Amino acid sequence: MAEPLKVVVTGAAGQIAYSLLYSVAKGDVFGYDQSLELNLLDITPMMEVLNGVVMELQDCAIPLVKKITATDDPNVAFKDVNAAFMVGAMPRKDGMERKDLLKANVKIFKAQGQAMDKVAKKTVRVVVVGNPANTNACILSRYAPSIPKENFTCLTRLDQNRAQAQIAARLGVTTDKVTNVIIWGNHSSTQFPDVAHAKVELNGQVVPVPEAVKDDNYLKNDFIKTVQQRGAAVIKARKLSSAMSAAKAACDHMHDWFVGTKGSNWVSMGVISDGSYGIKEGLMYSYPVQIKDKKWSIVQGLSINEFAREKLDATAAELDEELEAAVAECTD
Ligand SMILES: NC(=O)C1=CN([C@@H]2O[C@H](COP(=O)(O)OP(=O)(O)OC[C@H]3O[C@@H](n4cnc5c(N)ncnc54)[C@H](O)[C@@H]3O)[C@@H](O)[C@H]2O)C=CC1
Ligand SMILES: O=C([O-])CC(=O)C(=O)O
Repeated sequence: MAEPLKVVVTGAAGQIAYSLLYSVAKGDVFGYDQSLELNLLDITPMMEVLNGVVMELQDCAIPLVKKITATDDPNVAFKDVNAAFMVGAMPRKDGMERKDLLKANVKIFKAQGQAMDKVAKKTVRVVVVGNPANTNACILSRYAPSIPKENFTCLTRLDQNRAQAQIAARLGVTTDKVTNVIIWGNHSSTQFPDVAHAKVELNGQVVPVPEAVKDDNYLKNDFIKTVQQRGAAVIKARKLSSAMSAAKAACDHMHDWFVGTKGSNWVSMGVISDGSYGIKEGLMYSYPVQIKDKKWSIVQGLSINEFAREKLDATAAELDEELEAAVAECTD
């Protein structure tokens, strides 16, 4: 068996981590023959709860798990880690936008970036889940300048999965038949779920999604709104934000980063913009990416019509504003 991989999960006593830790531990992300050392980080008042999570993980009796370290010290949690799930942050409540969390959460990512910079492996691969995820990821990266910017990403896979599930249900197929849906921009209500380049396998034939759906009005309106507002709809119903689906999406994200994308398929990830598709450099923007040898690259050359252009720019403008507010918040 390969050397154990060191994986940190922050917010480990919280609700997303409760699903995430089980999936990671049993091999869904890094492989069923990859042993693991799990570092669990939460804040001091949550240490008793975290201890309960550790007991449960032990009681799962999963042979892949070689060691579990529960701590409230980021310098211990991030020490020599290969992969980081950055979940620890306050969730929003009904009626809030995710950017309303900025004040409460961004400083967590500043402090954790500083710790990561000191003690994590320079090859660590990081996915930020805690909201506002894109901007938190940007701040995390800025405070960990010794780690390449490409190693920091944020989660928009939940939005992709939601979009894929909506289209699959509409067409009466399973979700695996729908590929190449794109989430552009911010993990917020300005995100642009785009199926212009998506494909679906219908009765053994692969066809463009717009051709299969045959309802432009739905794709331009209700579909987009449903995906943009799905997080809020779950909060309204559950009185808690999405957790099981968020954990599954975080696993999908990290799995594809480590294992790679298949053939001409792509997935959506928030990554640092290099100016592709006219988006300002340095924003953490969700793009379609393909992954090989644990390196992502933005899919180039997709046609962007006027409708899409407007949406790509609107979500970029929001990210720009968020980042400015976050930087101001971090300047003591
Ligand atoms: N990007 C995405 O697709 C999604 C993001 N989220 C976000 O994920 C975050 C976590 O959500 P839940 O697990 O439901 O929240 P939760 O409140 O159940 O758990 C969060 C945990 O983070 C811990 N925490 C707070 N500050 C910390 C720090 N400085 N270091 C380490 N741990 C810390 C808390 O003590 C708590 O145990 C929220 O910000 C939520 O909005 C949720 C769903 C989807
Ligand atoms: O909506 C929220 O606040 C939690 C989240 O990010 C999501 O479910 O997409």
